[in-house]
Formats: sequence, C-alpha cells, structure tokens
Amino acid sequence: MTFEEHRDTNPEARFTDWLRDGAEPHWTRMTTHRFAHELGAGTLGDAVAARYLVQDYAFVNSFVALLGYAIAYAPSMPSKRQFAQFAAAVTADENDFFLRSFRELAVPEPVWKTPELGPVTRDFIDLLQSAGRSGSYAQALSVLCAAEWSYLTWAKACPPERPRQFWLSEWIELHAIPPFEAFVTWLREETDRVGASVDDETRRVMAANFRRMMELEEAFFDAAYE
Ligand SMILES: Cc1ncc(CN)c(N)n1
Repeated sequence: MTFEEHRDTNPEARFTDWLRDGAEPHWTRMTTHRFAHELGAGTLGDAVAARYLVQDYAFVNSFVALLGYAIAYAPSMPSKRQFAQFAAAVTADENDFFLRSFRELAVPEPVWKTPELGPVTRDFIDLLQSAGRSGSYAQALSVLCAAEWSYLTWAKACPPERPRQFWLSEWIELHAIPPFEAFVTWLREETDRVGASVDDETRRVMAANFRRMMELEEAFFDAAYE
C-alpha cells in the first residue's frame, strides 16, 4: 500500500506510522524480543551481553558516520543541531558506557577494537554506508528513525526497576531518558515532514530502508545468542 492509500484509509496516519506498519512483523518481533525482556529483567547472560556489545560497538562506529552525513544533508541549522547534539552524546556518554562495560565483562581490547564482524553486523554497516553515501537526507532519516525509534520502544517497555548490572541498566537508561525520547520525537516529526514532501519513488526507498533496518535489528538480537 502506498502512503497515499494508507492515508486515505486513515487520515490521521503519520508517515512514520506507515513506515513502521510496512516493517511488520520485524518491528513487533524486535521491540518485544527475548533479548529486550531479558535485558529489562536483568537475566541476560554475561556472554550474550558481551557478544552483543562487541558487535554493537562496530555498528555504532558506522552509525556515528551516518549522523555525520545527516548533519551535512540537513536543510537547516536547527536540524543540524539536533544531529550534532545527539552525535556528541553517542561519542561521549555512550562511548564511555561501552568502554566501562568491556572492562567489567573482561572483553580483551583487541576483541572490541578490531572485532570479527558477524554477518548481520556486516549487513548493517553496508546499509548505513549506502544510506550515508546516497546524498539523500530522506534516506539517512529513514535509517536513523528505524534504529532510534525501535530502541526507544523496547527501552520504554522495560520494567521501572533496573537490573543491578550497570551494563544492562545503563543500556536501558540511555534509550529511555527524556533527552533521548525528545530526540526520537523530533526525528519522527522530521521524517514525517520530509516523507510528506518527497515523490513516490523516494518514499518507496525510505520504506525499503526502514523495513530492512528492522529485519536486521531483529536478526541482530537473535545473533547475540548464537
Ligand atoms: C543495532 C543497533 N540499533 C540501534 C541502536 C541505537 N542507537 C544501537 N545501539 N544498535
């Protein structure tokens, strides 16, 4: 169904609702994944957590590069500022979180610095790079929106009592705190605004990117157990 047809059946529908609906069943499977439940309950095994964090640190490296492209492509200073502030948080507080977690989980430096990338991580990096190099703000938004909105969704669904292990509690907290929620709220509005103004072909590419991201997000959680 095109966005126009989707809006005909529901005039209130947002462009980002259409993107999310087009990414089912991966959206629901990822945001309600066993990984997220175990994270919230504090029962995620240390080996699973370490494997996930090593692969995710490689993901985040390419993700920050995509934020750099988004800063370049954003059409106005207020939009550039949103991405710049978020990139500052990821490269400071989030980076610090990864390094402390690797130390506590006794992950040797070469393992997290030059990791052996899993197939899902490699596919993620390809997608992030192709969205970044596309020269398209719309494409960058579709990928960033899938990544951050899905993380906000599972993190907000975690129970309020946090696990005792800081590498679990802080990972939830980083994706549930008010500044992160405010960024995702803005990112959805920005994606809605751009999605409403582009042609059908660009919308189709945005929907394909969003769906592929959610397919990989689900596979990435699966891979932490393999
Ligand atoms: C795979 C993945 N997707 C999203 C996020 C949230 N920044 C993350 N850290 N890792």
